[in-house]
Amino acid sequence: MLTRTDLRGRTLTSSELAATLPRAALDVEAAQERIRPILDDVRDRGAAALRDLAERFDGVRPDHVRVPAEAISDALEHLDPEVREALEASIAHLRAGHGAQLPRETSTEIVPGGVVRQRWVPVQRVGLYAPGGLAVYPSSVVMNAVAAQVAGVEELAIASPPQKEFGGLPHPVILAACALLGVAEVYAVGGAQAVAMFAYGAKVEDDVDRADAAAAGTGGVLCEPVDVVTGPGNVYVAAAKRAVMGTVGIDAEAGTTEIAVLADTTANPVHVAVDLMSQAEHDPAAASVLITDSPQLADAVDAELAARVPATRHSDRMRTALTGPQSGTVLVDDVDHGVAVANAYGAEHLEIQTDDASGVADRIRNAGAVFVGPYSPVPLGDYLAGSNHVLPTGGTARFASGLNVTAYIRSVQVVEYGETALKELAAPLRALAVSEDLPAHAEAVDERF
Ligand SMILES: NC(=O)c1ccc[n+]([C@@H]2O[C@H](COP(=O)([O-])OP(=O)(O)OC[C@H]3O[C@@H](n4cnc5c(N)ncnc54)[C@H](O)[C@@H]3O)[C@@H](O)[C@H]2O)c1
Ligand SMILES: N[C@H](CO)Cc1c[nH]c[nH+]1
Ligand SMILES: [Zn+2]
Repeated sequence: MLTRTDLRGRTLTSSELAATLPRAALDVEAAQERIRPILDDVRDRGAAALRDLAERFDGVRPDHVRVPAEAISDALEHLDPEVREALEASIAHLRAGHGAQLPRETSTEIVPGGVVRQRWVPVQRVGLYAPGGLAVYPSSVVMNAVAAQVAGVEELAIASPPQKEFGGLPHPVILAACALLGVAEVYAVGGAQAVAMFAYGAKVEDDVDRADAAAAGTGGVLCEPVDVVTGPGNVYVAAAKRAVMGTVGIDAEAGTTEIAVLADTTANPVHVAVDLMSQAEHDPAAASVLITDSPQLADAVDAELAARVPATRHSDRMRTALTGPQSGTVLVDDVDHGVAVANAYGAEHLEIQTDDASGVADRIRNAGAVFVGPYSPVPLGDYLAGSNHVLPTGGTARFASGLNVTAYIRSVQVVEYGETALKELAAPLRALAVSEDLPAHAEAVDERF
C-alpha cells in the first residue's frame, strides 16, 4: 500500500534527501494564495464575512458568532462523565508537563552597581484554534489553553468551526472543554477566517452580535485583536498563520498531521502499521512515512495495512492519505542512515521502534516530538502523555518547536545602572558611539557628569 523509495546505497546531501522524501501536493506556500481573500474579507467586513464564510465552508450560517455563555455551561452539564474524566486527566498531565517549562527570571550584576535582569512576561491576549472539519478536537482546546494558562496569559479566546449538526455552534465537547478550563470567550469560526478574526479583530454585523458583545462588555466590537494566535489545523489554517505572522505572534505552523516511524527488524509490524494508520485517520492529506532498513518489515507492515485499512471507520480518508505522494516507505542501509533520513524529513511526530530506541532518539535533531520504544505511540501524545500535541509540520521542525509555554511569553531585559557604574563605562561607550558616527549617543551619557 505504501509507495517505496529505495535510498539504499545512495549518499545524498540533506537538501537532496529532503527533495527525494515524500511530501504533500498542496503545501502551506501554495495554500496562501487561496486564503488571502479570506483574510482581507474578514478584515474589511468582520462578522458579516465570518457568517458568509461559514456558510461556504462549514455549510451553516451561525446565528451567534460569539457563543453565548449558556451554550457553554449546557455543554458541560451534558458532557459524558467518562469523557469529562479523560479531559480532566489530560488537563492535569499537561499542567504538570507545562509547569516544568516555565523559565526562571535571571538577574546579573554585569559591573559593580550595574544590573541586567531578564524577566519573562506573558502576552495579554491570545487566540486559540481548535480544529473541527473532518474531526473535532476538544483535545486541542486543552493543549492550547493549558499552555497559555500556565504561561500566565490573562485573556484566552477560542475559535472552532460552526457545526451544522449543532445549529451553527462549535461541537458540544469543544464547548465543554472550554467550560472545564474556565474559558468563556468562544467563537463559532473555523479555518483561515478564525485566524484573521484573531489577528485583525472583527466588528459586529447585526443585533445578535450587538447583544452578544454587550453581554461580554465589548461594545461595538465582536472580537478584539489578540497578541498571539496558536493552534493546529489543516493546510489553510497553517497558511493563514503564516500570513498574519508579524501582525501577531504565532506558534509553529501546526498543519496537516504527519507521522514517521524509524524501525528496524526488532519492530513489531502490527505496532508500526496501527501507528501509521492512527495519524492517516486525520486527513486525506495526512502523511505516514516508514523509514526502515528491513524490506521484510516493510512487506509485513504493508500486509497489515492491506488487512486493516478496509476495516477501519475512516477507511476512504485513510487510504487516500496512505497512498498519496506525502506517504510511503523509505528503505535505508541501516539505522544510522535512517537517522539521517529522519533528520532530513523533520517529521511532526517521529516514532523510534529500533534496538536501543533511547540511544537512537538522542541522535534525532529534527522532529516536532519523538516517541521512544514500543509503548510510546503517537496517540498517547495526542491525548494524555503530558506533552503538547500542537506540533510543527511540513519540515518546519527544522527550526520550530511544538507548542509550549514560551509561545505566550517574551523576555524583557531590564537595565538598572547606578551613577558610578555608568561613569565607569562612559569612555568605552564614547569610543563606540564615535566609531559609529553617532556622537549624540556619547553626549547623552557625558551630559550627566
Ligand atoms: N500539527 C498539529 O499539531 C495538528 C494537531 C491536530 C490536528 N492537526 C490537523 O488539523 C487538521 C484538521 O483539519 P480539519 O479540516 O478537520 O479541520 P480545520 O478546523 O483545521 O479546518 C476546517 C476549516 O477549513 C476551512 N477550509 C476547508 N476547505 C477550504 C478551502 N478549500 N479553502 C479555504 N478554507 C477551507 C474551512 O474554513 C473549515 O472551517 C488536520 O489536517 C489534522 O491533521 C494538526
Ligand atoms: N495527532 C494530532 C497532531 O497532529 C493531534 C490529535 C488530536 N486528536 C487526535 N490527534
Ligand atoms: Zn492524532
